[in-house]
Amino acid sequence: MNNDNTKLATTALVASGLGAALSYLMFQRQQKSRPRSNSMTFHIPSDAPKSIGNSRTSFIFQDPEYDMNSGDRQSSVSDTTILMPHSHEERMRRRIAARMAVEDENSQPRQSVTVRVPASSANCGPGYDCIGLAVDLWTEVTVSRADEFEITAEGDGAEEMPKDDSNYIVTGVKAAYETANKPMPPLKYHVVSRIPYARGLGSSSAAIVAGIIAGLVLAGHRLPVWGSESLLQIAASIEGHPDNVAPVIYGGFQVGIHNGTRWVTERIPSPPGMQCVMFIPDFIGKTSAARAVLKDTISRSDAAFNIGRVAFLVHALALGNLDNLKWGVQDRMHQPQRAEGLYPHLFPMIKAAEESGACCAFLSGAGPTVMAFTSGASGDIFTQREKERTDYSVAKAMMEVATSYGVKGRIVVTQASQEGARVVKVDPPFSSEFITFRDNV
Ligand SMILES: Nc1ncnc2c1ncn2[C@@H]1O[C@H](COP(=O)(O)OP(=O)(O)OP(=O)(O)O)[C@@H](O)[C@H]1O
Ligand SMILES: N[C@@H](CCO)C(=O)O
Repeated sequence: MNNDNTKLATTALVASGLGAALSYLMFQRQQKSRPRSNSMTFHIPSDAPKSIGNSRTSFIFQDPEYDMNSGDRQSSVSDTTILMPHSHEERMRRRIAARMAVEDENSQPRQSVTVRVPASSANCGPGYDCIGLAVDLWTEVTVSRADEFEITAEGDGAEEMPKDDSNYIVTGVKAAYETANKPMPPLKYHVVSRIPYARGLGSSSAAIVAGIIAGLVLAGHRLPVWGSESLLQIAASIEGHPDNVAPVIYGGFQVGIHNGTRWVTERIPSPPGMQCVMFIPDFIGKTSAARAVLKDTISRSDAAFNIGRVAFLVHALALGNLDNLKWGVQDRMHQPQRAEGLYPHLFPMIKAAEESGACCAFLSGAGPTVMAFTSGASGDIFTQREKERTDYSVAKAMMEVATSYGVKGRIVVTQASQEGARVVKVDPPFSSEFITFRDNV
């Protein structure tokens, strides 16, 4: 090493030594001036908790976000709040403890709850008792603790719906309290109904699901979903099949089966821009009556016909192949029987709808509503030129058939809802000062 190099090395050594000393001094100063409560420090505990300190000699990392005891996000941290820098398990334990505290809080019984549930259209032709979609018409049910039982209703079917405990909303609430293993308190119910009553648009399933959800919230009971779909199990066991209740719970198109142990459902993707044009007769069609006209057995060729159609239906929906929908909704299991016994307008209306531009048409649920799917919608109906869409001409054609058969009714145009049931108001709310849920809109 020559002289110049020696000088250079000495200067570098002195500079780095000075730098280190300066950093150390600044660090000390910072530590003294910083308030302890908000600090993120490494320190060796004198009174470390047994679970951590006694098993490992350790430096401990302090996580300022959570307090282990209260589970609350807060600014002050206790002196014994200590963690190892790499103690992943301990950090997870704390986070879980914090979440448990939130879950505990949200599992407290509530005074009152409002649940919104969508209409639904079951079968879609060949998918008898297994396929259905959520329809963008909503009923709102409020259930509150009260001195005595009462049901009040406004809107569609307000007069007709049972006002005693045979109302399916009460059935749902009872099932929820049984699941929670808690006694059901006296409750009052108010229904704002926008789902046509007993018309094949799932009014009974919506009532069941609304009741179960309301009951669970009031009872403060959470159900698991992953691998069990517990809410679906309760609802489908009351209804007997999942074709309406699955879309009411999850939204969208759903296909549901019983796998021998439990109900299982899957979402079928739905084509964008699809509209639902519905002819809703003025008369009530009870599902019980529409099931009574069906025979217990069908022929092998009819079974084969339906198997092929249902496969086509799911394929057409999933791939957005709208041309194939008209084959996909064909059925020999219930529509011909119901048309013959109860709804003579059905097949002429399906034909008229398809000839005037609908992708397909079928009996909605057990009827009497007839549902047509049309395409071409882009955003809201009021923001698009009429000639770009077919819903108006399809509606007109369906109405003409109804008139010619002397069936009074109305046309409603809406779309599938990708969203299912949801809680819109709770007292006391789930929302806190930190998180706002949609429980207070
Ligand atoms: N809150 C409720 N809302 C609607 N129907 C109820 C309610 N509570 C009890 N019901 C019973 O359910 C019947 C309506 O169910 P039904 O299955 O016949 O029609 P839907 O559910 O509207 O149509 P679908 O099942 O064909 O889609 C009513 O006639 C009534 O007896
Ligand atoms: N899958 C049912 C729907 C009505 O609940 C039926 O067609 O009878």
